Amino acid sequence: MSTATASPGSSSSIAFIGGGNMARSLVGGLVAAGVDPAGVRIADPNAQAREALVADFGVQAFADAAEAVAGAGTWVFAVKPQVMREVCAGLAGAAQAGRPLVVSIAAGITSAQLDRWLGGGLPVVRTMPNTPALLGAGVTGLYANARVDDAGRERADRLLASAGATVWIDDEALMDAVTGTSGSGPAYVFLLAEAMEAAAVAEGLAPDAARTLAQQTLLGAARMLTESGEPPAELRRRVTSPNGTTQAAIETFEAGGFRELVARAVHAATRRGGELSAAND
Ligand SMILES: NC(=O)C1=CN([C@@H]2O[C@H](COP(=O)(O)OP(=O)(O)OC[C@H]3O[C@@H](n4cnc5c(N)ncnc54)[C@H](O)[C@@H]3O)[C@@H](O)[C@H]2O)C=CC1
Ligand SMILES: O=C(O)[C@@H]1CCC=N1
Repeated sequence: MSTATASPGSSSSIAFIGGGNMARSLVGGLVAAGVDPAGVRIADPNAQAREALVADFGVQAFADAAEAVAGAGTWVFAVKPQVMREVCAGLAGAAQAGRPLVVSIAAGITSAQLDRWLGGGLPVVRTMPNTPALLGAGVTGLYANARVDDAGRERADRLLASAGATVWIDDEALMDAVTGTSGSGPAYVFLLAEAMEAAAVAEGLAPDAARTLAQQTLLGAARMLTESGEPPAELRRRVTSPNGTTQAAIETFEAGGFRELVARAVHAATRRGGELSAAND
């Protein structure tokens, strides 16, 4: 959607069903990327959320999802997995009439479920973005069902690329692992930040100093990871002087089962994705 000048109702306009945290991040990315906000139509029952989206981005907002999707060529489903079935059922007639490209960002919910709930036979792209999308620094995994053609893939890719990097996944069964890795992943880093800050305070540092030290360390390390072209193990090796301070810390992490704990956490999130699919079918 790089510099689209979509007018409301034209097939190049985009409808968001759900205008919460993630939709807000994606809409911010689209508008920053040059998409005409007049062609972005958002449905949300929450009046405050609607007003904020209109004020902040100049998009159109509707209480009624059917009004938001009218004439839109791409429908982005951004409601919670728990209400997805009901929301889709309410739009099935319009979906069958309009044959939009369906894009979902919901955890767990499969492309087959979305297609079935919307009446069947539709091109569906199941995606999993993450909250750094707000800064254009997100990453999104995408899976397309067999009905999505090259133009549909391109449209979905452009939509999510305004939020950061995109990674296409061929096997939909792996989308729950994407959720467990990058969808939920920012929270793992925030937990590490909390733990580092608390540990620094416990060692006697002032809270504001502890926060700055932890935050800048994570920022600097993340930039080295993405900008140096070096694998993480090599970057770690360069910090770790023989018998030095880092070695003492890393040995403590390893003895405590850090890697296994991360693997268990990612697995729990991955498994929860499957449960969300089954529980809301
Ligand atoms: N928060 C995150 O880090 C990520 C969330 N997701 C997925 O994004 C989806 C939305 O999550 P959030 O934005 O975090 O939740 P949220 O609660 O901030 O947003 C959901 C929005 O849907 C609205 N809504 C409820 N019923 C509706 C209806 N019938 N029609 C239209 N809108 C309706 C709510 O008023 C709310 O504003 C979920 O499916 C989640 O799995 C995906 C990737 C990351
Ligand atoms: O916690 C969740 O279910 C959503 C999906 C990925 C991030 N947040």
